[in-house]
Amino acid sequence: MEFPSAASSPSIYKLVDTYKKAAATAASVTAYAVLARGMARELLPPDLCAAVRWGASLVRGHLEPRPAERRTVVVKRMEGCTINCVKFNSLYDDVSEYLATRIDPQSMRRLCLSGTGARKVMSMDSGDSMTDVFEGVQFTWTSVSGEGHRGPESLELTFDAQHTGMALGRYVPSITAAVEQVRRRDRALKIFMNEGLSWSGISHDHPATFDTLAMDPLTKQAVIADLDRFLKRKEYYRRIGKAWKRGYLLYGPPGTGKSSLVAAVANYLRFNLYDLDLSEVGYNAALQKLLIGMPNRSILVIEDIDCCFSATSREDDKERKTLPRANYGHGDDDSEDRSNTVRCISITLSGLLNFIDGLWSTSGKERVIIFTTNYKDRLDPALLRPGRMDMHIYMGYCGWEAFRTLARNYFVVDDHSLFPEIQELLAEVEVTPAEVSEMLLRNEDADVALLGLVEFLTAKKQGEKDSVKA
Ligand SMILES: Nc1ncnc2c1ncn2[C@@H]1O[C@H](COP(=O)(O)OP(=O)(O)OP(=O)(O)O)[C@@H](O)[C@H]1O
Repeated sequence: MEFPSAASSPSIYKLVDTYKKAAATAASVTAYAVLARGMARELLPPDLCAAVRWGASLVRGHLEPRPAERRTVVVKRMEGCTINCVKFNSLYDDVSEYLATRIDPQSMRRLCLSGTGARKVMSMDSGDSMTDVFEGVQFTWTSVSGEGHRGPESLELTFDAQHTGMALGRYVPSITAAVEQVRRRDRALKIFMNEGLSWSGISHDHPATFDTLAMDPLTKQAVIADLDRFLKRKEYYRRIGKAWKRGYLLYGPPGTGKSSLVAAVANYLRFNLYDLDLSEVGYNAALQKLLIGMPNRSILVIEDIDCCFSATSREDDKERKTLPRANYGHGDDDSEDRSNTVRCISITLSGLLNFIDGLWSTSGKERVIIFTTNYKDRLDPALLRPGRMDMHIYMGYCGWEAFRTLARNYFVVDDHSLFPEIQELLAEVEVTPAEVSEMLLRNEDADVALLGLVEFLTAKKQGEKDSVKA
C-alpha cells in the first residue's frame, strides 16, 4: 500500500496547521476567561459580582431554547349524563376508531385488544400515550381513565401551542373525514322501493363499478370528477343557500348501461338507492312523505321518467291549478275508489321538482337524484331547463373504447388478433353494450366468444344494409 508523500499532499499539512492554531486560540481564550473570572471574584465587590451573575443568566436565558408551550384538547367519552339518559360523544368514537388504525403494536408497552372473530381492534390502555404525525407535526394522544378507573373516559390530544390552529382546523377534522370514509367504504348497501307511504329495503350487491362500465372514457371521467366535487362542496351549497344535491339525467337507447351507471354511482359514493315507482304514489302529499323519509347519503332514482310525465304534463299542471285541491287526490292514501289513472297523473313534475328543491334544501344533507329515459325528446322541457338536472349523460351504442372495457371485464385481454376487425365493425354497426356483453358471455374461451361477436356484428351490418335497401 502506498501512502501519499508530503510533497504530493500539501493541503493535508495546511489543514493540520490550521487545526493546531484554532486549538491554541481556544485554549488561550478559556485560560483568559478563567483568569478574568478569578480576578473579578477577587477584585469586584460582592454586590457587583451578583449583578454580573444575574446579567449573565439573563443573556443565557435568551440564548438557550426554551421548552415549547403545550396545549391539551380533551375529547370526553360522554357529553352529558342525567339520571335518565347518557349522551355519548361521537367524536370520541371517531378518534378511537382512527387511533386503532394508527397504533403501532411494536411501540406499545401495553395494548388493549377487543372485537369478535377475525376482526380485532387495538386500543391504548388507560394512562398510555401514542404519537401521530400529521403534516410533519407530532400530536400525542393519551388515554385517560375516568373516576374509579372504570375504563378510559377521555382521550387527550397534546401538541405544541403554535400548532393549535392546525390541530383544531385541520388535524381533528381530518380524523373525522378519514373515519367517515372508511365507514362509508365498509357499509353494506341497500336498495329501497316504495310501498305505500314507506320504503322497504333489500341488500344491494350490484357488481357494477366505474371500472366495469363500458362507456366513453371522457364522459366517465367527467361523471367521476363531478361526483367528487359534489361530495366536497357542503359549505359551498350552504353558502349559496341551495340544497346539497346533485341531479343527473341518463339518457340513451335500452341496453346501453343506464341502470348499470346508477349502480356504479351508488357503489362509488356508497349511498343507498331509493327506487321510486311513481305509479305507486297517489298524490303530492304521499310523495312528500316518501321524500322526507329518505335519509342523507342516498340516491333517488326514477327510471323511465318519460313514462311518468309526458311533455304535456305542464299543461296538465296548469289545468289542475284551476281545479279544487281535493281533485289532486290529497285525501286518505288508503281510499280504495281512487282509480289508477288518477293515481298516476296526480303527481306532477313540477310538484316533484319543487318538493325536492324545497324539502331537501333545509336538511343540509347530501343527496343525489337520477332520472333515466330512453327518449330524451319526450321529456317535459321543465326538466331539461338549465339548472334542473346538473348533468345530462348520454349512454350510447358500444364504441371501441367501451368494447375494450367489456373485453377486459370478461377475458382480461387488452389485445387480440380479432380486435382490428371488431373495431372496424363497431364503427359501422349500432350495437348496445348489452348485446356485446351477451355475445361475450356465450363462451369462456376468448377466441370463440370474439369470433362469435365478429359474426354477430357482420350479420347486423348486413341486416342494416338490407333494411336500408328495402
Ligand atoms: N355500458 C355498459 N357497461 C357494462 N355493461 C353493460 C353496459 N350496458 C349494458 N351492460 C350490460 O347489459 C345489462 C343491461 O344493461 P342496463 O340495464 O344497465 O341497460 P339500460 O340502459 O339501463 O337498459 P334499459 O333502458 O332497458 O333499462 C347490464 O346488466 C350489463 O350486463
